Amino acid sequence: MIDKIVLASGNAGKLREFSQIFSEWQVEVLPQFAFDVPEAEETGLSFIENAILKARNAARHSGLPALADDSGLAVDALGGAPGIYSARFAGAGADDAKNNSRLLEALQGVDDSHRGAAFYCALAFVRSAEDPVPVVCTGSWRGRILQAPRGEQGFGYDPLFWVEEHRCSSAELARETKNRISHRARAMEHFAAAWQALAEEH
Ligand SMILES: O=P(O)(O)OP(=O)(O)OP(=O)(O)OC[C@H]1O[C@@H](n2cnc3c(O)ncnc32)[C@H](O)[C@@H]1O
Ligand SMILES: [Mg+2]
Repeated sequence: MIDKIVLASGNAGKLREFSQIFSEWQVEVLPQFAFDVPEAEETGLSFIENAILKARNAARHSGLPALADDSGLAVDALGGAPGIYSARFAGAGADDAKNNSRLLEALQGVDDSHRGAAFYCALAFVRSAEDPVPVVCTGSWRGRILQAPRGEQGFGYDPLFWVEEHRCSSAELARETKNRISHRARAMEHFAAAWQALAEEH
């Protein structure tokens, strides 16, 4: 029975959302910083490859089963950029504010009808660092990039991500609403279905 896992992320926003989502699960979820897990090199060419790399890294350094999330924003008018480079869109020393400014700059003059975008999330779960059959679940979330940021909640690109069905930005959504409809929520729904079988493995 798996009753403790490590979350292979250094992103405080993700850790917050995962702890909210996992709060109803019967499993203890520990952040990787509790085991001094060094940041993994994200050398994959896809969200899935990077998620597997991060999960194996955390499992190796913690000795626990590990769940990792590699996610990002793909903007139609930028040919899907920043994609897997979303965390470093503004280059070295990038942070959420710099990444958002870089995104607004890159979309300068692009009208609302051409600012479509989607968030992607790939989750990878490994029972151990060498697990030959990682469990991989993905989710996506379509929206539109605003001309100016709105809202204080969430993290990353949330202030620029317009959610048509709620007529607000992702940073204006209530946390429980975002945790029901986001790319991460959708990937976690698939993971929840796989978890039943996983948790019962001896
Ligand atoms: O790799 P870890 O340690 O998990 O942390 P990270 O922030 O580097 O995470 P990624 O490599 O997966 O990059 C994700 C990027 O996409 C952004 N992002 C991911 N999910 C998001 C969400 O739900 N809302 C807003 N931005 C998000 C986030 O801000 C990062 O810039
Ligand atoms: Mg990262």
